[in-house]
Amino acid sequence: MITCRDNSLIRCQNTMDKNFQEEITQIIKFEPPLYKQRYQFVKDLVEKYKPKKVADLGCADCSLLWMLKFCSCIEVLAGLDIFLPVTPDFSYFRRHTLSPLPLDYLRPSERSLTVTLHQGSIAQKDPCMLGFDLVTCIELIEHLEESELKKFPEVVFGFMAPSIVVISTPNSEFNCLLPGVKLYRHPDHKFEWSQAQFQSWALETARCYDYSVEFTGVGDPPAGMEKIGFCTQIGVFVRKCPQTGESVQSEKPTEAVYKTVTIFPLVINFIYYVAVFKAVYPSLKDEKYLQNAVIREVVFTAQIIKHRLMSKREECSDDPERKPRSQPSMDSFSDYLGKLVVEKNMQPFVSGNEVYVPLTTIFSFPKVNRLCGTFEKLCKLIAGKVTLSSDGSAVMFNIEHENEEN
Ligand SMILES: C[S@@+](CC[C@H](N)C(=O)[O-])C[C@H]1O[C@@H](n2cnc3c(N)ncnc32)[C@H](O)[C@@H]1O
Ligand SMILES: [Mg+2]
Repeated sequence: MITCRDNSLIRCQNTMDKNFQEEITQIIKFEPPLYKQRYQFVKDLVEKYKPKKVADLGCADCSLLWMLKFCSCIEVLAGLDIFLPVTPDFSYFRRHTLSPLPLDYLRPSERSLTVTLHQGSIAQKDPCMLGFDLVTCIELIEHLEESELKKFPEVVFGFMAPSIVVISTPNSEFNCLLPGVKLYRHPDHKFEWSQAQFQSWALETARCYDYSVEFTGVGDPPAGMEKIGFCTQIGVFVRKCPQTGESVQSEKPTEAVYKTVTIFPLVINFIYYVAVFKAVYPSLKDEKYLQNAVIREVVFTAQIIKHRLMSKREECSDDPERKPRSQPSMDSFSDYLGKLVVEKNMQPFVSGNEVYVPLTTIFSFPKVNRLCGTFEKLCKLIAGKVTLSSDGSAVMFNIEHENEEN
């Protein structure tokens, strides 16, 4: 039994035999599973280069896209596949999770995010695939027909020309360690390359289109068998000369060739076999969501300031028996707010049955400040939505009923 560097487990009939590789009858099990290691590799790449626009070619059931939607740097995610499965199986649900969830509406993100799926072949150029920073081709190329593979470099590196391309494909040298693999790992594979074959293709492609390429992989070989290489070989291509998204787009007008039936995501699978899916996530960059978030934050902040003010008044009241009321969960935060108010000398005040919390006070709190940017914007966003004093300078609460309760 051999444990690989990544904890994969290999059982061998005879580990001491000199024809070691051939004698292996083994179960090789990667932990985490190999596909997860590939996705993690892409995720790490995203964390490193922080691309805003990412396209996944050969996206299949969209698992990688789903994982990438949580990377906060990404604003545009696109998937392309020649065949988007349309059965009510897990692929449907996976793809469905590309839609925004209720929580995304409750707490819109500061970034914008659009997710789009296209059905078509990577052998064809389509303008919807222009302007990406990172293009991922995970276990795609070995599924391409010879004619498609020939066109692939021109479409991906010549036409799409992203800053980074990551390509993964099986390393055929590792197959001798995999149980039951005769010719290829999967019946749909049109070829599987050795390390030398992949590297020679990748170096030639990089040279033609002015990219540099580095080789790595996931799925470590067992100790002592490092020459075999990774189970999945990976090439990371980085474009040598920078090119702006705009210049790419303007230089390359092409007609749309991918299917473009745009329909509501829920209906997509059962009515239309072929469709483009598009989900625009709620974002604070959209004025409508920003306004809701600002109103919520302003009212919340003003409520806490008011609560603190009222507690202070109770503490100072003549009744020595009376203990200040406290709301444990809010206390530390309300103390913090209270200190800020005092420091900034912008005290709320009570007049009759009304409490006034100056907008300048509310604006001085980090979250409100960050959301609005300017005081003018704060005033604009809450105008007509929050009850203000007659001169519009303070949030006003009527405490008549609260006084009655006391
Ligand atoms: C092994 S799957 C890749 C799965 C996915 N990238 C992952 O890592 O989980 C290969 C995918 O490539 C797609 N494919 C095959 N030929 C294609 C082509 N010419 N253009 C676009 N996609 C293609 C297949 O439909 C399939 O979904
Ligand atoms: Mg494959």
